[in-house]
Amino acid sequence: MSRARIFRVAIDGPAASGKSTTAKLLAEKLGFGYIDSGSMYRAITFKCLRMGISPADPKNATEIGKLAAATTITFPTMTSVVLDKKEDISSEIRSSTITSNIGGVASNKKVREALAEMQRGLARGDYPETFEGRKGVTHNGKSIMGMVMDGRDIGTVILPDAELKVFLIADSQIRAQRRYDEMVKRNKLESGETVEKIKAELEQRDHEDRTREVSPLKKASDAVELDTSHLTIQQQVDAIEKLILDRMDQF
Ligand SMILES: Nc1ncnc2c1ncn2[C@@H]1O[C@H](COP(=O)(O)OP(=O)(O)O)[C@@H](O)[C@H]1O
Ligand SMILES: Nc1ccn([C@H]2C[C@H](O)[C@@H](COP(=O)(O)OP(=O)(O)O)O2)c(=O)n1
Repeated sequence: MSRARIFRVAIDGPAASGKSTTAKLLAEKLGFGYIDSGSMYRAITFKCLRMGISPADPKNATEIGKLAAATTITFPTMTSVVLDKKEDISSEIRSSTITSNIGGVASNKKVREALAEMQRGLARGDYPETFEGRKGVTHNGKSIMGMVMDGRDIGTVILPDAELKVFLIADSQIRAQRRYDEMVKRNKLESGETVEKIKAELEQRDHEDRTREVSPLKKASDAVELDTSHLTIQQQVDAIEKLILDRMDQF
């Protein structure tokens, strides 16, 4: 039996540009599946650190590649991440220790190959639990299921034929202020943390993401760029929803 086609939305962009907030709200509104691909790199980084394997040490690259291929990452809900079918690590993977160690994992070719396979499978509908309770939209009398996936290389490498690609950007001072406000709100602000420090960290990570050899962060030539610096969250969700509905006419 042939499976229904899935309308795929790729959202890429630098850190804290608004990708996951926007992607999640869109998926909720349209009844689509949602995958935060960054959480998968975070999960592998978490597992390495737990096992005492430093991602920063190039000598560990082969071992980390093998570890990624042998790891199972599942998403029981839109925001929860489970490691090897037994441990919910949704909160742990957001720590600054994970963020500062992720570079060595994200630049590992074997890790990217293993995660790419999982991500393409998720977007193809190989894991039906990802769509559990999702109803999709009815467009021109047709029922359409979709998947929103956010990350750095979704439109360029993972889903180069996605039905819609969006590249979100925002001024780094504004991104840092938003991250700072988020940490205050969640009571996660560590001592000594300032907007300036967060800005420097974001810019450093963007630089690493843009200049790594494998799957660097870049805008796909056919992606729609959206600067969220002076938009509200609602405005960016509405703008992308409109693009999705327009493209659905040809789906
Ligand atoms: N247009 C906006 N206005 C104000 N805050 C925003 C806007 N877009 C996103 N945010 C906030 O900025 C922070 C970073 O957004 P997030 O979606 O986590 O970014 P990313 O997934 O790109 O790293 C979050 O706290 C989010 O609520
Ligand atoms: N598709 C992806 C997603 C994330 N990554 C890497 C690079 C990013 O700096 C880290 C963390 O990504 P994540 O989206 O969780 O981080 P931010 O919320 O943007 O701070 O993972 C990647 O290399 N490719």
